[in-house]
Amino acid sequence: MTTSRIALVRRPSPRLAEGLVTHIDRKPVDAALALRQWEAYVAALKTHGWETVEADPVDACPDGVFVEDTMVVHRNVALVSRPGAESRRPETAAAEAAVTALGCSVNRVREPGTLEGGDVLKIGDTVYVGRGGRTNGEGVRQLRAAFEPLGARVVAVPVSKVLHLKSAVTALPDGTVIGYPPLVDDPAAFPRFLPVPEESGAHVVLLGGGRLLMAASAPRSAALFADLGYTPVPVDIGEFEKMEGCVTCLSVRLRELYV
Ligand SMILES: NC(=O)NCCC[C@H](N)C(=O)O
Repeated sequence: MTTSRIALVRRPSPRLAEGLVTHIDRKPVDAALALRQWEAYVAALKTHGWETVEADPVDACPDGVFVEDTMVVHRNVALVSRPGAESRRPETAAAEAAVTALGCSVNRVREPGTLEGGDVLKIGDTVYVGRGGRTNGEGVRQLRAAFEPLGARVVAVPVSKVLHLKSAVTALPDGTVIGYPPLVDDPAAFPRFLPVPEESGAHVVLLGGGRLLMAASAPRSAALFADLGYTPVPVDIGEFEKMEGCVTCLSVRLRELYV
């Protein structure tokens, strides 16, 4: 297996403030501050050894910066999503072009399936998929059809309290699933579950070497992870949090590309 550290990102639309909000109240968003926060997020990835590749901007789509939702990547195969939110469907084409240029094999979710990448949490070869507001049963079936032949085990779990599965839970490098209990439908769905004290403390991007990219808004969760021997790398993504985004959804990590 080849390892790669490439992160697909997409710069925010000037129309970010018009993006979707579902489970939280709409707040004013400062587009200029959002751009600076995005640049700092990209810089943090680079500082920690990741090559970043930009998908072409889709400025007409306010939510385009949340590029994780456009696909799920397992090994070197990208399953391009069909977002449950119709306004987000035009986001996928440029993201697909970017990963095709990187050498990914591409598969696509087809109608009537819907699936968004934020609903998919991979832990080793186990692929958890949230069945919720944006991903339907047919999307789950197509995810299974795409990845089970590659050795993945797809486990569907309910998501009703937040936008996406990864708004509720992500995982530490040892596979422990972390979540803020009031927002997790069923902690027992996961073999090891660690409660964290803040909503945004449930979102980590594994940078490698025990370093965890996470939101600056979760200092108590960061302290908990540091106490467990990890190294939190905080970034301020406040403008994206107002749009129901989190640290995971601002990039697609390509870890097993044949480069
Ligand atoms: N994976 C993610 O957490 N994506 C965040 C998407 C937020 C965007 N405002 C949306 O509602 O689609």
